[in-house]
Amino acid sequence: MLTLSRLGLISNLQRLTTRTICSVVPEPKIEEFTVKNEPVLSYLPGSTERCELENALKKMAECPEEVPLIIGGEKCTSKDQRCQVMPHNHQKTLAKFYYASPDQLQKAIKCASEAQKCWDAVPLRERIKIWLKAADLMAGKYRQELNAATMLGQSKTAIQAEIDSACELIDFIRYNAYYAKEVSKYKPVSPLPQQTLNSMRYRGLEGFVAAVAPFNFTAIGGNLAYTPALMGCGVLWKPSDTAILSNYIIYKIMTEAGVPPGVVNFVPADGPCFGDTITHSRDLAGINFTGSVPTFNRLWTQVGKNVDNYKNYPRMIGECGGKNFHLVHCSADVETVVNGSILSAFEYCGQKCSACSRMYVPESLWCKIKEGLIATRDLLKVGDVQEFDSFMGAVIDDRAFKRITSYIEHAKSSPDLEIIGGGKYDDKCGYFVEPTIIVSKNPLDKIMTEEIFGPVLTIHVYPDNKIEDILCIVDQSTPYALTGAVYAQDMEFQTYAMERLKMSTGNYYINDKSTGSVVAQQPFGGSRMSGTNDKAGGPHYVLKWASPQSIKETFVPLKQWCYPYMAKK
Ligand SMILES: NC(=O)c1ccc[n+]([C@@H]2O[C@H](COP(=O)([O-])OP(=O)(O)OC[C@H]3O[C@@H](n4cnc5c(N)ncnc54)[C@H](O)[C@@H]3O)[C@@H](O)[C@H]2O)c1
Ligand SMILES: N[C@@H](CCC=O)C(=O)O
Repeated sequence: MLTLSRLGLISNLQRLTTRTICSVVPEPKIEEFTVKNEPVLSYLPGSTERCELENALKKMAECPEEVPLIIGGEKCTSKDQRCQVMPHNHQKTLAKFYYASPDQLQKAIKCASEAQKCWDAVPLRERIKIWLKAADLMAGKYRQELNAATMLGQSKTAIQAEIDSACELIDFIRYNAYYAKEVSKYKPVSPLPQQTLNSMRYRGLEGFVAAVAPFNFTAIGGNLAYTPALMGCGVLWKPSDTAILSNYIIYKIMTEAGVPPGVVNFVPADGPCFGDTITHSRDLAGINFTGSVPTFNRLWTQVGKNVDNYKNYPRMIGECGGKNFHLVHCSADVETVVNGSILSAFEYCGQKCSACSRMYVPESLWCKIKEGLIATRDLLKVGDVQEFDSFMGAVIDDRAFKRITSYIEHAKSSPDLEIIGGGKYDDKCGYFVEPTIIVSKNPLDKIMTEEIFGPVLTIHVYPDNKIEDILCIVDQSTPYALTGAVYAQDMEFQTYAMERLKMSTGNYYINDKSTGSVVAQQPFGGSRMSGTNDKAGGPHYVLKWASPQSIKETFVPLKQWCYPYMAKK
């Protein structure tokens, strides 16, 4: 066409029309679809889902599964074999797996970076189809396998597994596909489209993305690895040692749905060895991390030190720890406070990054709240998660057990602290810690300012007229800003507190517990030292894993170089 027009063989109008149609930039043409949050199943006795889950648990507990490394789509092993045990019965091995060696990690980097180029050429609509198919597999055929692996490997109760390894995972996969589709609708302004057409295309990041996952949410592992992949990136996925099997099942499902070999490489590894290897690679395009502050700080520092050697500036997402609060005002509804605080502090043994671990209660309500908390706490059964009446299982491993119990011992020996419920622990069979409630005279005691990540709730009781001081302590006494809840029926106070605590959390709750965010309903992430606040489960997250390219395509020949005011008459 260009040749024809240069030769002046078609009229001006024809040329413009034809050239618009002949734009080299293809329209994305993605089918419209909407998605909804996956319903949470109830697991009532006798229900189909309960039977299926019990069968899956029985089968999985029988013999350990061997989990290979997967590099470039090929299964392999290494000399360094490890075991994933059941935290509530640590003599029982759930899975055997291998640590990738530095050479294997280098190979994975090469595979991911190579695969990225071809994968990025696959139209987004095709990638979306794979994601939607995978979500259906997770919601149906593999739901109970995912849940059983999460229950046995990460010691979650049935309902905690269901909201994580079924619903949240499925929601991440479906909603990210939906958000990717929505993003691709954006068209830059083209005031005269027949002369100049502006467009935008989203490329995956050149090189590879390292997805480093925590133990506590199966869904987070899947989201960390597969959102960059959805957007056209090549990935090295390092799951947590204590969430290997559930994460491997996600890998298998995504592969069955159609993710080609090499796009995501499943590489369990020693943490520091993995961190050192990826941060030294010239091809590092991004780190998608969720875990503790010290680990993210180490990765960030290493990236900073190596910054001159990268091909691109690596994208850094890190969702980290918290010291989440429940602030109770004298106008609060006591029953809501008690139930919300018990659930937030003790569900999944307080091992949600959003779990409430510091609470501030006014003197005028303390008597009733104390009574409610102690009575409810006494009802919580701690035990094997295969017993459906257990409210809590065990904490994840011996390291967590030592850390959590050291805070309980600190409470026992400190004159400022009083344990009013729980306080016992036992690791003979599993890493069991009782849900523990402590009262602290000192709102700045380390138990009220450091992340414990276990079933320990500490309460400071304040004089009702000192609410202003307490707001200041809530905001300033920790380096974190992840989640927090304010309980008050006085709406004037709620409005005031919301402004006063504007920077204290990434997720803020009013008369509701600080845990339990739902994908697309409460996009999740914290600020300050709680992370980069990129809001997993929200519409902007997918864009972190794309490198947009602006394209300006001009259809009319440029006939002169001089400015209009220079033109000779
Ligand atoms: N903000 C959030 O969204 C969110 C969500 C879940 C968990 N968390 C936080 O995660 C923490 C608990 O998870 P965890 O115990 O798995 O955290 P962690 O920091 O111990 O481990 C996270 C991952 O990093 C790996 N790792 C360890 N050292 C490394 C290194 N030097 N280089 C690279 N990788 C390394 C681990 O093997 C694991 O895969 C808590 O602090 C919790 O608050 C935050
Ligand atoms: N999104 C989860 C927490 C994830 C971190 O562990 C919640 O809101 O409770």
